[in-house]
Amino acid sequence: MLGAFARVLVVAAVPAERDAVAAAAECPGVEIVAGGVGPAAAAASTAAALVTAAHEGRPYDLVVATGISGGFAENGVLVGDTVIAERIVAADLGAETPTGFASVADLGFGTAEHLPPAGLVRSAQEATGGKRGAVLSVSTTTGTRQRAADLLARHPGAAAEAMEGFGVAQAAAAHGRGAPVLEIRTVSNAVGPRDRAAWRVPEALAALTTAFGRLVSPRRAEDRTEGCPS
Ligand SMILES: O=C(O)c1cccc(C(=O)CC[C@H]2O[C@@H](n3cnc4c(=O)[nH]cnc43)[C@H](O)[C@@H]2O)c1
Repeated sequence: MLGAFARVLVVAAVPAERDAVAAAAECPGVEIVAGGVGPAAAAASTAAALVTAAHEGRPYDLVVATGISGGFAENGVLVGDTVIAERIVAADLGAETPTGFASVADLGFGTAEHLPPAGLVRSAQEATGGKRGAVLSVSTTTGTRQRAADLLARHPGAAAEAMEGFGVAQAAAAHGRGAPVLEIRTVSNAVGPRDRAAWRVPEALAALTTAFGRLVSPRRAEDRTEGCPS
């Protein structure tokens, strides 16, 4: 699936995620960066990578936001699952009003979501065996049952919560070369009451390696020998 693109930019948040992806997908044409935690860092690092590549005459033709995430167990998304974003949503960018949250789009200040191409989402799901749904980008990780419920009330199809996807997608859209964007997450924890002891980061990082192994090679990632597909 990734092999269909000549130049792919993969944006993770932290070096551990970058390394987990690189363990399976450090291939010619695939650049994997650790862009920083949160939407602003992700947007800035994505924009810098896109402009640099274009300036060098080597533009990217696919951008992938990735890393670990929370999963909405209410929608059947569990620790260790892989999630492919059907919608990349800025879930807390907006205003609190007397009648509830108003998104940046509700306020008339721009878009609050990006839609990855449906065909790419389908291909990524088929390659990884992942689940599809909205991936919510937040600036503050959910820590209570009430906040999780509020997010699900606004986004019933939410599969996962992370912090960088919307920033990556917004930078790609602003760059204006039309490179499609995907967001692919592996679940380390349940979205809800804060319980750091319940996070399963090593398992989520291992799932990230497996998922990208399957994206790089149509064969099962476990069967793949070292190296990239020819
Ligand atoms: O609450 C804490 O004490 C705490 C300690 C370490 C890390 C965090 C994070 O919020 C990490 C955010 C980082 O990981 C991604 N991520 C993973 N799970 C979630 C989630 O449930 N909600 C939002 N982001 C999550 C995220 O993309 C960041 O890169 C908290």
